[in-house]
Amino acid sequence: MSIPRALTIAGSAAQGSAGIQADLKTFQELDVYGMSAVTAIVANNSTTEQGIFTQPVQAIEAQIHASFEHVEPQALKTGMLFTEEIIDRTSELISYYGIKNVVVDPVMIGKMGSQLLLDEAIEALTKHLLPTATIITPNLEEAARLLNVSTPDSPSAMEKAARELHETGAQYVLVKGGSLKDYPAIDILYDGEEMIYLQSERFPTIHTSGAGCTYSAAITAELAKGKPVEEAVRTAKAFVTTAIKYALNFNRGIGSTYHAAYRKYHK
Ligand SMILES: Nc1ncnc2c1ncn2[C@@H]1O[C@H](COP(=O)(O)OP(=O)(O)O)[C@@H](O)[C@H]1O
Ligand SMILES: Cc1ncc(COP(=O)(O)OP(=O)(O)O)c(N)n1
Repeated sequence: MSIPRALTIAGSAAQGSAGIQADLKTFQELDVYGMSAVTAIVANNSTTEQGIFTQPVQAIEAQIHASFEHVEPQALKTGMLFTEEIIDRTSELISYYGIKNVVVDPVMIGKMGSQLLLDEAIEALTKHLLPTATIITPNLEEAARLLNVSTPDSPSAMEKAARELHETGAQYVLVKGGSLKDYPAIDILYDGEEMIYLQSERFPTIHTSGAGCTYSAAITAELAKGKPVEEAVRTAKAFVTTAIKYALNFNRGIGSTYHAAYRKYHK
């Protein structure tokens, strides 16, 4: 028996809501075989700060080789990459293996407050990784930092950011409007020609940790199945919306999106 296979190159979020934990849970929920290359171990959450431990570049490379040479993913995503060196080596290996479906989530600062990308690494992300991407999935703050402009504060500002980010060489840009509090949960997908709006009700919850990772992992899973980009994003939007609707509250700080919710409750 054979099933679609996907790789995440990302950080480990010990508290379980984000990073490779969110990615692998999402792959599993969407019936995709998940693999991981761990770039860093993050032991912070919204109530404690115990540290960020990056992995040596050789260890990250070895994991990527192991994934490609043994099982070979049909799609991959990147999440927390933290340093310029990790970004550059990851970009080189994406080109070396010639993989077609590449989802870049330009993770910078987690909702729990951890800095997950060094400021001096933003340029490498823009110049070396984004041009390899089938789709990039910045939130509003990340879009602003990538473009060195102020944070988009309306759908028309999101459209402008999407247009400018498309110039980096990514085939599709998905600007996520989760932090646009006065609007429904609007995201904009741009392919260089058309602006496609994806919208859902905004749920009154703070427990959305890992929403971005879950969303980009669901897109990756659908691309691994061979789905076209717009269809993959629409399924992923439904997946993350349901995961937020049924978010988990652990009664301490910010809780998690619920990765099993789509399977259990989505009609
Ligand atoms: N309160 C909410 N209710 C419904 N959807 C939301 C809510 N907050 C965020 N989203 C959606 O979750 C997804 C992730 O968005 P966002 O939170 O902006 O990303 P990130 O986790 O990277 O900061 C997007 O589809 C966004 O529209
Ligand atoms: C290890 C690790 N990677 C990424 C994130 C950020 O996750 P994301 O889903 O983009 O955003 P939050 O909703 O969690 O802020 C993380 N926290 N940890």
